[in-house]
Amino acid sequence: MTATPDLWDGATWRPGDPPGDRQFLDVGPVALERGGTLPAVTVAYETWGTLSPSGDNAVLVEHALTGDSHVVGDVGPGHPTPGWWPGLVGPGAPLDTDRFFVVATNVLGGCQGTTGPSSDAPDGRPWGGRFPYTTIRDQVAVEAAVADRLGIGRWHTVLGGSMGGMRALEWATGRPDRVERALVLAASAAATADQVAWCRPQLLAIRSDPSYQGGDYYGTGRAPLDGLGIARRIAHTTYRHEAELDDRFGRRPRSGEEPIGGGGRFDVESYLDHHAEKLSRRFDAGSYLALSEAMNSHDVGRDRGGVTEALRAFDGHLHVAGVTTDRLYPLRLSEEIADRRPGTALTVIDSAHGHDGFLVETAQVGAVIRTVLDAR
Ligand SMILES: CC(=O)SCCNC(=O)CCNC(=O)[C@H](O)C(C)(C)COP(=O)(O)OP(=O)(O)OC[C@H]1O[C@@H](n2cnc3c(N)ncnc32)[C@H](O)[C@@H]1OP(=O)(O)O
Ligand SMILES: N[C@@H](CCO)C(=O)O
Repeated sequence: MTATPDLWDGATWRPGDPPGDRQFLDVGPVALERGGTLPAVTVAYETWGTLSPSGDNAVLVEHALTGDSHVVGDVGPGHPTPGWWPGLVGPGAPLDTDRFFVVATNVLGGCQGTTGPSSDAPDGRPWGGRFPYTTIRDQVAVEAAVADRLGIGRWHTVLGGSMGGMRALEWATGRPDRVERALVLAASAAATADQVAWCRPQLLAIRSDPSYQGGDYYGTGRAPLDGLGIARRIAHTTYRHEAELDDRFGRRPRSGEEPIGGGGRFDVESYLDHHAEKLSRRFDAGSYLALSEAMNSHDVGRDRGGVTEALRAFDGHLHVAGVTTDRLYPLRLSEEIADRRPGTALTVIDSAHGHDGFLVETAQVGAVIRTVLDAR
């Protein structure tokens, strides 16, 4: 992979780039959970539908690690990817814009318009390696500041999958008075040792790439794309079920290549290479690190007397959903949330696609979204 001088620009949204469907809000300084303050935070967000006069129809959709505010929509100027939940937002869709005002923010630490490592610090240089450690709670604090500015006192529903599910649960437990319903897909109440373990080689792959330069690679003409690619290969394997990979690829060689002693690749290796290269073109390694560490911080029970006590704080409607073949956020972790909090609804998403089932199985996800939105 060859880095070009402006490659990091291509993988991030920067002021001056086409806004696409984004809007922006400055939410001012943000005090961080683990200390320090971000002096100025800008949030990129998209909305669909109309906020009711009483403000009671607002739904917050939370994206996962490499997602952004573009929940639905096309690739186009300012948008490197099409919407990640195609068909789920719109008139008559599960997130019915004839009824609901749907909001999606790009997360704190991200690279699609919200302040993150690639954004300029007050001194005019990118934050880079100076970007502070941020947690899932910091991400939610920033979203709460956005809600304040949009005039949304209480969300009708907050929902999301994976890292988005962490934020949905953090909203419900940390700000229970501001959430009526929460849907937590393919997520846990706290990052498990297994999840932190899978993250470890990913963090090291990026940080040990010579192009990483302590995080201050922006504008140097070199970016840790090899490290990011390795991280994505590791992660993507965990996002898929082992039987699925075997069914799809088996031991087949990549067309025209000989993996057994010929220096070529198996087809599954080519598949991972493809996903690695694709991510490097659309995502910033610094954001990948910041958000991965934020996911490791996830624990709704921290300083709240543990998970069960934290869950008790929420008296709205809580719905969890897990994917049958998810080996990274296995179904048992959704079941554990339901077990610890009586009255929690549980939906099992039947999929061969592992953790990515929450992105791929849009019909099943759409059905559970409809159920949650109508829950009384
Ligand atoms: C909420 C959020 O986090 S948003 C972010 C979600 N989006 C992403 O993460 C983008 C990365 N992609 C993914 O995670 C998944 O592909 C999903 C969930 C989006 C979609 O899953 P699926 O539809 O099952 O796609 P799948 O994983 O099979 O990948 C298909 C791609 O692999 C390519 N591919 C398949 N087999 C091979 C192979 N042997 N060699 C090379 N490439 C291959 C296909 O050509 C296709 O390429 P394209 O995406 O550039 O068109
Ligand atoms: N494919 C998803 C998986 C993480 O949950 C992403 O990249 O965000």
